[in-house]
Amino acid sequence: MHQFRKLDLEGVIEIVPARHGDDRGFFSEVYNAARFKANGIRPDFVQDNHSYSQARGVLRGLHFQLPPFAQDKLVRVVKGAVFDVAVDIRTGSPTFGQWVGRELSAEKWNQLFIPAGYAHGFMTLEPDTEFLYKVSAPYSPEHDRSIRFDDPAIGIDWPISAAQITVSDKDRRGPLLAEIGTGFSVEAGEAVR
Ligand SMILES: Cc1cn([C@H]2C[C@H](O)[C@@H](COP(=O)(O)OP(=O)(O)O[C@H]3O[C@@H](C)C(=O)[C@@H](O)[C@H]3O)O2)c(=O)[nH]c1=O
Repeated sequence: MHQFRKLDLEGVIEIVPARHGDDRGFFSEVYNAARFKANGIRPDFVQDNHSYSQARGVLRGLHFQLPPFAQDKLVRVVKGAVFDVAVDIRTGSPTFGQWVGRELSAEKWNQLFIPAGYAHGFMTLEPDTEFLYKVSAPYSPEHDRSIRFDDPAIGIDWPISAAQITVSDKDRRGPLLAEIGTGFSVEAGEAVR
């Protein structure tokens, strides 16, 4: 049985797909549109991404795309492990600026669904980590935005200290959440894109 667990921030869901093991190995339906839809995950995914990080302590994020290229993301790890984070960036949300984090690993076989309106980032906990994800809108460099991973107003408790991490120049230079317009808001309980 697939397991779907709502995390503390609205719309962020942890999924553990069933794995059918036998003497050859295992089989797993890592995405099944009908089953995921029945559990509140209903985007039309249009792109699959795969990133490889060589070292432990590689930090990618925090990233999001502005509307109309906002992306829902379904993320997982097929080799190694990461600490994966979603940050609510919906203006007017009661949890604006709050974060939720989960360890994702090939061993745990868990995934996170992160809806549009959240910034996303992860830190590798093991070398040679392979990270796969589906997104609901195509890449658009003009709409791609970073927020600083160490923004003190967000206060993410990353498991590896800043002295031991690898971050791209783009991400190191990213603005603070308070310095940007995120393009997302919540009015009368409705998410507006
Ligand atoms: C994200 C992306 C990047 N690229 C290119 C641009 C650049 O030359 C190279 C590396 O891009 P980046 O440095 O942005 O890659 P990366 O830092 O891995 O970006 C990713 O980070 C995680 C946390 C996310 O949530 C993703 O949505 C995405 O933003 O790949 C694409 O061609 N398509 C894409 O969809």
